[in-house]
Amino acid sequence: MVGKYLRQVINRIGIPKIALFCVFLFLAYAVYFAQPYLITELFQAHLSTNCQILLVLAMAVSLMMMPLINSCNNSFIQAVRKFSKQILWESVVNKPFSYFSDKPVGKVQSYIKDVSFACRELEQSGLGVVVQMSVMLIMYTIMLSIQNIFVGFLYLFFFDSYMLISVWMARKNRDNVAASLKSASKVNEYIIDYYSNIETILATNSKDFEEQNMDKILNDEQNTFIKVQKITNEASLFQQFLIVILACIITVLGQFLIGTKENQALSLILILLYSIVNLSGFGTQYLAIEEFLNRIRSGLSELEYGKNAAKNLSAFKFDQNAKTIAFKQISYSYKNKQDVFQNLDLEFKKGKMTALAGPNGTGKSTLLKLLTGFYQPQSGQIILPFAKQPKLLYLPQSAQLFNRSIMANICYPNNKVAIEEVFKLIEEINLKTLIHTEKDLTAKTPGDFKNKISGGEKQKILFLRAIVSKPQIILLDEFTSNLDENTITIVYQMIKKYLPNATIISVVHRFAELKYYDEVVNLKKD
Ligand SMILES: Nc1ncnc2c1ncn2[C@@H]1O[C@H](COP(=O)(O)OP(=O)(O)OP(=O)(O)O)[C@@H](O)[C@H]1O
Repeated sequence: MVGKYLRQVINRIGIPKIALFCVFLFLAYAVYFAQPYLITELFQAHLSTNCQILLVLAMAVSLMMMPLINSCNNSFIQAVRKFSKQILWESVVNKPFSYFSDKPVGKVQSYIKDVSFACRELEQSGLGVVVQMSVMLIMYTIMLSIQNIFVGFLYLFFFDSYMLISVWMARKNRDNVAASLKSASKVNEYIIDYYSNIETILATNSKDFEEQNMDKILNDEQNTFIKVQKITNEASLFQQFLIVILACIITVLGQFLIGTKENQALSLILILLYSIVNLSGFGTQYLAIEEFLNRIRSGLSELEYGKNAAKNLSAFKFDQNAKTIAFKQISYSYKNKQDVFQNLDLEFKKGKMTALAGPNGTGKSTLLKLLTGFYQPQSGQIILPFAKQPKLLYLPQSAQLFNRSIMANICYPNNKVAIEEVFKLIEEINLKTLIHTEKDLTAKTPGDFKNKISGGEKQKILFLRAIVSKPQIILLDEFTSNLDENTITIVYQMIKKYLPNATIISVVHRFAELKYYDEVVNLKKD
C-alpha cells in the first residue's frame, strides 16, 4: 500500500525530475564532504599562493553547499506536498457513498493532512539522508583507503555496522508510532464534534463536562507521544555513544597503521569528526524515516487507500418507452442489518409528482438513495424511463449549503443563469428577508451572514437550486419541514409553474400537503 502510494507520488512529480534532483544532491554532497581534504591540503607548507587561493575558493564553494541543497529541496518538497494530497483526495472522492456516511470528516481530514506531511518529511529525511550518507561513506572510505587500505575498510565496516544497529533499533519503535497517530486523530475529531454540537453543549451547560473529556484525550495523546519520544531519545543516546567508541577505535588503530605524519593525522581526525557529526544524527533520522513510513501506512489504512468498492453490476436499466420509474423485486439491507426491502415492487409515474408517505423507519430515505445510485440493491432492478442516465437532483433531509456564494449555491453545479432571473425567483419565494443586494447574492457565503441563515431560508435556497437546474428527476426528502404554510403553498405553485414535466418523488409526512401531489405511494412496515 505504501509502495503503491509513493510510486504514484513519484510518477506525478516525474522520474526525470527526481533523477536530476538526485544527481544534484550527489554532486552537492560530494563537494561538501571534500572539506577534510581541502583543509588538510591548505595546511601543507609547500603550497604556492595560486594553489592556496584555489583551495580557499573551493572551500568557500563547499561551505555554500548546505544552503543551496536546502533551497533546492524546498521546491521539491512543495511538489511532494501538492501531489501527495492530490492522490489522497482522488482516492477519497472515488469512494462509494457509504464511505462518506460512515467515516467522520475529522478523521478523513486529519489523515490526509498527516499522510501528506509524513510524505514530505520522508522525502526530506529519507532521500536526503540516503544520498548524504552514501556519498560520505564512499568518499571517506576511498580517501582513507588511499592512505591505508585496512583503515579504509575498517572505517566502512564500523560505520556500516553502526547504521545497521540504528536500523534495528528503529524497527522496534513501529507500533508506538502508529498508536501516537491514532491518538492525534482523536483530538482532531473531538474538536470538530465540539464545534458541530456547540448549541447542545451551550444549552445544556455542559462545557465543563466537555473540557474534562478533552483533557482526558489530550492526556492520552501526551502520554503516547512522551512514550514514543522517550524510546527515540534513548535510542539516539545509545547510538551517539556507540559512534564515539567506534571513532576512538579507528583513531587509535589509524594512527598506529597510517603513522602520525602531521597532514595524515589531521586528515584522519577530520574525516572521523565529519563522520561523527553527520552520522550521529543517522539513528534519529532513520527513526524518523521509520516513523514517517508508519504514519503513511497507518494513515493510508485508515483512509482505506487503494481499497475500492467491489464493482456491483448496476441495478439500473434504461427504457425510454417505459412510462414509470419501476422498482422490480428490489431487496436491500444495510451492512449486517435486517432487510429494509425484500422483493419490493413499486412504480412512480414519469412526469408526475408522487408523495412517498409511511411511518418512520420504513425505508423512504433509503428508497431515494437507491434511486440516486448511492446504494446498490442486493437484488432486483430499477427501470428508468429514459434513454440514458437522466439529470437528477436530490435534496436530502440534512442538506447543507456549500461555503460558496448564495448564487453559486442556487446555480450549483455551474448553471449559467442571469442574476436578474435569480432575483426574480428570490422575490417569488420570499427570500428577500436574506438577500437584499447583489453583493448578498454573489459575494457573501453562508458564513458571512453570521449564522443568520434560518432553516427555512436554507431550504428555500436549496429549493431554488431545483428550479434553476431543471432536472428530469427530483428526489425530495421532507423538503418543506422548515417552511411556513404560506411558503409551502408558494413552493408547490412554483413546482407546477417551473417544473411541469419533471418526475418528482417527495417524502411527505404532513397529511395536508398530499393535495399538491398527483399520486401517493405508501410504504408500510412488513
Ligand atoms: N446508514 C445506515 N446504516 C444502517 N442502517 C440504516 C442506515 N440508514 C438507515 N438505516 C436503517 O434503515 C431503516 C430505514 O431507514 P430510512 O431512513 O430509510 O427510513 P425512513 O422511512 O426514511 O425514516 P424516517 O421517516 O424516520 O426518515 C431504518 O431501520 C434505519 O435504522
